[in-house]
Amino acid sequence: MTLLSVNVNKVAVLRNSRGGLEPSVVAAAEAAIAAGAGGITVHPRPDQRHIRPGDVHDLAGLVAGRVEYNLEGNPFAPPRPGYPGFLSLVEAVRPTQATLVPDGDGQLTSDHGFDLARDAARLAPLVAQLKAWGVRVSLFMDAGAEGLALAAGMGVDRIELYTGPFAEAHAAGDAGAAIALCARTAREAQALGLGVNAGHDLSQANLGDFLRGVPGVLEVSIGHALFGEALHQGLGPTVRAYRAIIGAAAAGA
Ligand SMILES: CC(=O)[C@@H](O)[C@H](O)COP(=O)(O)O
Ligand SMILES: NCC(=O)COP(=O)(O)O
Repeated sequence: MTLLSVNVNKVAVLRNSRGGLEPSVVAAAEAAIAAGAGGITVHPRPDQRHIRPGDVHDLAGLVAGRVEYNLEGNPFAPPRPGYPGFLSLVEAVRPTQATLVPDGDGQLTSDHGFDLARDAARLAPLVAQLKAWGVRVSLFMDAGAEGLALAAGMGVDRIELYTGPFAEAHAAGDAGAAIALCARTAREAQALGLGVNAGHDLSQANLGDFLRGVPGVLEVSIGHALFGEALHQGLGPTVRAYRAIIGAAAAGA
């Protein structure tokens, strides 16, 4: 069954907007876990627009031994005041998984995966270090990306399919080609021994079609749409709704 990892970035956006401690990302993660989330995801960006290093440590304490913990970030982003660097955070909390994402500060959000022809050589030692720390390694990749064999060869465990283009096509009512490209990339990755995760702009409206069209997705990480929907449905019912969609897709419904 595909694991649902709830990304709590957007709770931190709301919290930071007033400069206090509420709403709590830890309380949100606890509620998501209570509703059946199998993991918690955060993306501690260097500009600390939402998740901060302190949140990373606080959430590590909450999830330890309970559910999976997925840290996302750019391993090449240099440390700066208040931000020790992605690898330092991973070393400190030893999450279940580190998802490497080639984001820059100037991006509104994650909008592309790695170019392995350019990036593989400098990723390889970082992947080895993460594996030495006992952390599962996932690379954020575009559907149709080339060079997946390079990822497998350097010991990467999984890819995370960037599902933004799929979500956009689905909203336009024309997702067939995007799903087919995701499925082709997933099958290529799986044939190389790579697991397949997926994320970005997944929602209750598009998740079922994605999971029915793309085989063997091990994990979906969902945040933006989930918390938007939770404003109306409540967090617990929303998480349960995602779990039902995942269950129905697994049952072939
Ligand atoms: C990698 C990805 O697609 C998302 O996990 C990312 O965390 C979204 O970042 P924002 O929440 O900052 O938009
Ligand atoms: N890796 C995707 C993720 O964690 C959440 O992405 P989104 O649902 O906030 O777009």
